[in-house]
Amino acid sequence: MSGKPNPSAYIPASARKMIEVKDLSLRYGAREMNILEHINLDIYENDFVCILGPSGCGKTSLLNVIAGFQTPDSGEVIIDGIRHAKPGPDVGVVFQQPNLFPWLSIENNIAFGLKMKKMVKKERKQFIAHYLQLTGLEAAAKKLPYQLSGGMKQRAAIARTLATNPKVILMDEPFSALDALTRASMQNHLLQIWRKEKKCILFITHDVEEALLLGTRIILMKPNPGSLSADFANPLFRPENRSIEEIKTDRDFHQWSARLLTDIRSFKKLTKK
Ligand SMILES: Nc1ncnc2c1ncn2[C@@H]1O[C@H](COP(=O)(O)OP(=O)(O)OP(=O)(O)O)[C@@H](O)[C@H]1O
Repeated sequence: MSGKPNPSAYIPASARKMIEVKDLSLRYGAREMNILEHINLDIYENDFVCILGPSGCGKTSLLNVIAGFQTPDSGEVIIDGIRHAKPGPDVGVVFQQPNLFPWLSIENNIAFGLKMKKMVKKERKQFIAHYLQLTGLEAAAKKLPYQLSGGMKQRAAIARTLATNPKVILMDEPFSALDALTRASMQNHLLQIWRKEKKCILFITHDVEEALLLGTRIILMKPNPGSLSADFANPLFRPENRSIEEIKTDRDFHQWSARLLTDIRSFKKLTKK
């Protein structure tokens, strides 16, 4: 990275590694260049890591490998000390589209994963009530997904993922299909949820402001080949509860946004035409 201000190194709040990515490389088909090349990454308990990079740099590919959807050409992923090579309950994923079961009510969408885990009915009801409350969806419990707004559907998808208590949650641009106001409200919701539940979250975005508003730590990715370019403590993160509106009034917010945007733009030059 170039110019000022300088970011500081990330110091994890916990020593427990929840996601370890070891020397990961990936190519699709017969492509000459790796899509991901020698990626090494440790993500800790309570981390909220935003991976930021231009379109096509390999963010989704990295998430797919960590989730176990895609097998890397070399390297491995370890989740809480155990090798992770295929999708499973330890890793929850929230996609850009909510992917709810359209024929099930919101509470039954949340119940689905709990039934799969063979949770007894009484406990299931408590979990559903807790996560409906956490995501502000109590009044929508009996509704079908088509009766909800885009933001509510995405909150339901987050509730469904949280309820199954995965060790880590991967989020792939979950708010990018939402309008600006809904997106801001969802960012506040997610910040509050993270502060209450302190889950390990890996959040992918190409929006510099979103990374500065949400993350405890920001990792920049660059394309061709997809690799990590910088990894630092989010300079705007504070332990106390701040809304995204308050973070935006931070005197350094615009300076940092401009700085990161300059970096991302410089990476775009690396993108193949
Ligand atoms: N299944 C696939 N087969 C071949 N190439 C692929 C496949 N999926 C992705 N790619 C290529 O891999 C590169 C990285 O794609 P990826 O979707 O991981 O990037 P990204 O950073 O998430 O982009 P965006 O922000 O636009 O979603 C791109 O050049 C893309 O065209």
